[in-house]
Amino acid sequence: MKTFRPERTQRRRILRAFAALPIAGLPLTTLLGALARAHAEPAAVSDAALTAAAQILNVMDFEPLAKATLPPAHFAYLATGADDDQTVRLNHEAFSHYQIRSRRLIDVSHADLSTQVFGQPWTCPIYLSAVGSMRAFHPDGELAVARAAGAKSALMMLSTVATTSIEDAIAARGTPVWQQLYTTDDWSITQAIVRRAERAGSSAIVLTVDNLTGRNNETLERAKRVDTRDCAQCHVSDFAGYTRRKPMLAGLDLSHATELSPLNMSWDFFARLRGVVSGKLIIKGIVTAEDAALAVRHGADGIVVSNHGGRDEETLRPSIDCLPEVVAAVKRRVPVFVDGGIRRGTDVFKALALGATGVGIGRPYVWGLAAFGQSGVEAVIDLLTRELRQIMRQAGTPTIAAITPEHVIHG
Ligand SMILES: Cc1cc2nc3c(=O)[nH]c(=O)nc-3n(C[C@H](O)[C@H](O)[C@H](O)COP(=O)(O)O)c2cc1C
Ligand SMILES: CC(C)CC(=O)C(=O)O
Repeated sequence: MKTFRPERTQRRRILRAFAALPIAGLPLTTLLGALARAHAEPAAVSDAALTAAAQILNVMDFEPLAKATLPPAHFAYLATGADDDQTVRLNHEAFSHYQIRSRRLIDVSHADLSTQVFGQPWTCPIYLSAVGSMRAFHPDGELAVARAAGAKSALMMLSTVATTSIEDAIAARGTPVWQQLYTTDDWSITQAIVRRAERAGSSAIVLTVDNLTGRNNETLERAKRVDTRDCAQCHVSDFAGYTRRKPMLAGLDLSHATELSPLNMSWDFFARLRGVVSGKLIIKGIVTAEDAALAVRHGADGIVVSNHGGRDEETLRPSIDCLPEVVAAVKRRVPVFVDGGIRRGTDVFKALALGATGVGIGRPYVWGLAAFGQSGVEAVIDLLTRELRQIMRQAGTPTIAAITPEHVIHG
């Protein structure tokens, strides 16, 4: 790939390109630093990557930059999913089957994106969903994400297999994060993670139930054949690999555990977990009305409708299509969240109209992280927030509460 060192005139050209960007606050030094990392050569950047950077108009524009920055296997780990990646694609495409019913002549001069979750104020209903191994995408990993989440007052869900501890993530965000939970097949490990997270101040434990041990990711396997570098962080596919160098598991005796998300996990396990979680217990990965009803019956405080971004099973059922039946089954008893394929403010709007209290993003903020570190994550949040505000105004919904099922139709 062709690279160049920006001279004075080139720097001016880059700065002009940046001045034209709709996102504020991505300084040139950040751009050059992030792109230089891709080539392991200070201040050397590729024409292709620079061109991509200058064209950022929406969150999807970060993806080619992340690709240019990351080793092939790391990018494959981030981008791909189960079998043929169809569920990954459909998660986003499905939003186009929902159309917005805009109302007119409503005063929208003050668009208020704030909302309440578990009685706590959120400045915006968009949150950063759990992503493991983030130092594989940027040296600052979860710390950069936590700082961005703090700067933008966005909720962050920290993965059990994060490369940063919950204590450090909370210190970086300045306020508590939610702790995502992978269970392992050793109860004492589960208990220890819950205790540690709650001691650190986490107000919610989020149990992931859709990622059973043994996923089939062929795109990643193919990428690993070409990119044979050893990976200490992410694209390993066994228990020892996934748990290696993970601060949330440090100091725990893992010798009796062989699975991260055991095949025999059942509602009995959930009930047992309920007994030890003193804060909120949220279940992530529900896609049917039946399981939503069971979750509420077993004491879940919240439900995340999710298929794990299409990473675990090729169901071909986009998570936005699963949301309405879950919302109907839950009958407002607990908040329902959704993630998967959210790439536009209009996607967030549609999810809210279909009954979601909060809307999670995964890959988009990691693209921003890979390309620009903390600034990239902030830019992704800014872009989605800006788009959400825009569609709220267009649709005649000045507040989050004003967004109702009447504002969306499936066609
Ligand atoms: C690289 C990567 C790692 C992930 N790691 C976790 C994890 O550790 N725990 C978890 O519950 N979900 C994990 N997820 C799933 C996300 O939390 C979320 O459900 C999904 O990414 C949403 O779809 P989206 O990427 O299309 O936005 C991961 C997703 C990605 C892309
Ligand atoms: C399998 C885990 C270690 C991480 C995860 O949830 C993911 O990669 O989607």
